[in-house]
Amino acid sequence: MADARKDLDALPKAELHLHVEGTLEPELAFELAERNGVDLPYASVEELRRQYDFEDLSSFLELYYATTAVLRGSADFEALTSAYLDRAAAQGLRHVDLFFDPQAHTVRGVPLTAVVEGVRAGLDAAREERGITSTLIMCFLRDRPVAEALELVDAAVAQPGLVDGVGLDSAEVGHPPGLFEEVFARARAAGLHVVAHAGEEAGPEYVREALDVLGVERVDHGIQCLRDPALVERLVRERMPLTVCPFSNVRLRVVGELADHPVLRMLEAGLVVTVNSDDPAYFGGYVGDNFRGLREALGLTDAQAETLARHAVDASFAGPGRRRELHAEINAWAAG
Ligand SMILES: Nc1ncnc2[nH]cnc12
Ligand SMILES: [Zn+2]
Repeated sequence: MADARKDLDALPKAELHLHVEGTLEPELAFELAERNGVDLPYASVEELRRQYDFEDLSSFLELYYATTAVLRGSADFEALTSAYLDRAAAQGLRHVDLFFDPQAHTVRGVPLTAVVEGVRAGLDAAREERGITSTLIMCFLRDRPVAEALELVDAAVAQPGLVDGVGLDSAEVGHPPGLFEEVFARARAAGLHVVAHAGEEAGPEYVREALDVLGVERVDHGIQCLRDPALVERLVRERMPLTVCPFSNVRLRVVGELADHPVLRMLEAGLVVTVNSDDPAYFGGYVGDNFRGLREALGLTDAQAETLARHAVDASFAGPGRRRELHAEINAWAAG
């Protein structure tokens, strides 16, 4: 294939759309279930994996929330985070802005501090041992009461350093971004980064609302913007990053198959697209797998891969010095 020769796993990558709960591989789920005395309603790893045939976002979320039941204490969250970082490091991960869903755990009686302590321990170890940098983004479940999100954002604001930013995820249709205006206003006022899922299954109007009402710095997914040329023009003009997740879109039937995925057309249209894995344990691969999938299905060139990697660095919440280092690492890959 023309201009596609380099090792994509060696391309230094920043991942900007990664739910740590979505990295729970069936093997670890069973291990934690046993450790914590949690009964998983599946006989084996294979039987659990066989459930990974989703009709849409909601059918995925049902299983995703159910399997989080095995995560109980901070050691479980540390093991989960470290397992993700091991796998992603082998595919070139150098920085991650990592999402977690506190309400998926607090509703089961797991304290927020246990979740954050465990995830941070995994992130800190990866920084020391591998030089992988990170930020932590707390996502609100948009299909739960706004009052819960307000409580969480107030807790985050009261503990500076607990998290670096906030996001919005879960079942999208019927739960527009505007409902969370006050939550995001409080986060922004406290200097937290702000992102939101919008335009994954719901239409371009959700993307506009995320921009205009929530003031987001990036749009997670955002691919439904393609239904609105004026919105695409605006996103290009404003250089608004979109964290696109190709494998996820195929598995959740937002896109027919990978060969139909619009990510490279979006890139050519001038959109600041990035490639991410979303929930890699459920969707068939990690960030490097997504890049390699795009090469196989769409003929992603080395030059396009480099551009995608640079977009992710520029759109990341890594500091300016770290972003410069990451660009230098990409320069070395491109020159190699
Ligand atoms: N792709 C996705 N969309 C919305 N919420 C999610 N939570 C985990 N993955 C998600
Ligand atoms: Zn997501």
